[in-house]
Amino acid sequence: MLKPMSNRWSLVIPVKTLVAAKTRLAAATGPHRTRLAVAVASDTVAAALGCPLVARVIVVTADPAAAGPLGALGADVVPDPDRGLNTALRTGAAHATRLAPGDAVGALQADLPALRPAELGLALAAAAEFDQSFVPDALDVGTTFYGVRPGVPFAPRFGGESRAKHLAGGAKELCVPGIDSVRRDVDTPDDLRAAIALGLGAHTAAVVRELWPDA
Ligand SMILES: Nc1nc2c(ncn2[C@@H]2O[C@H](COP(=O)(O)OP(=O)(O)OP(=O)(O)O)[C@@H](O)[C@H]2O)c(=O)[nH]1
Ligand SMILES: C=C(OP(=O)(O)O)C(=O)O
Repeated sequence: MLKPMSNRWSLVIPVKTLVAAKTRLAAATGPHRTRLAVAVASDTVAAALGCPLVARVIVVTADPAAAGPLGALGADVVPDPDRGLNTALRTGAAHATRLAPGDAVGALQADLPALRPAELGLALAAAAEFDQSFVPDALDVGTTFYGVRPGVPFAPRFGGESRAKHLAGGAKELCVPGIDSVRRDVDTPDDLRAAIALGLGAHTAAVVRELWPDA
């Protein structure tokens, strides 16, 4: 197998308009749902930027209340054309390719509040070995990362049971040990408990402490 030409990545992180975000956590979070969504995205972006293989993070969002804090962390923010998740990702990827055509391009879910830069680095190092690859979520149903080598068409198939869709699209499933934090996306209260057990980033930890002092 050919060795990768480059292992520098542009990562695209999509952030839904906050009023529509994290609805499966609505009952648990009440009026604090959007604050938690921003905190979770902030920890994801901060950890991604802390990974030495990540040259840049491109956040795609239509929401100024997400764009402000995520831009302040160092993400490049691109407006969301509002035609769904995969269109948002393709828009971010096109921006990435214009900025750095020689870098690999990945899509990373915004809801990884326990993400560790070193674990993301393990996933990206594995991804660099394949034209097209992905990391399944902790339940082996969805996807938390999808990426392509430089010059390979970027064809994300997120949404619903996306693990099967990415396999059907020919992407290599990355079975890398020690990357639990990359696979632990948070949609439900059970997911949040699992992320707490892994260790939350500082933004999410602060909101969780305030909402559930005994958690
Ligand atoms: N920019 C952008 N991001 C999106 C869009 N739809 C979903 N996302 C993001 O994609 C990831 C997965 O989103 P979902 O699981 O569909 O939505 P969620 O807000 O996390 O949770 P629910 O409301 O409970 O479904 C999260 O990072 C979202 O912010 C979209 O249309 N545009
Ligand atoms: C959109 C997806 O994730 P979620 O579980 O956050 O809905 C997905 O896994 O493709």
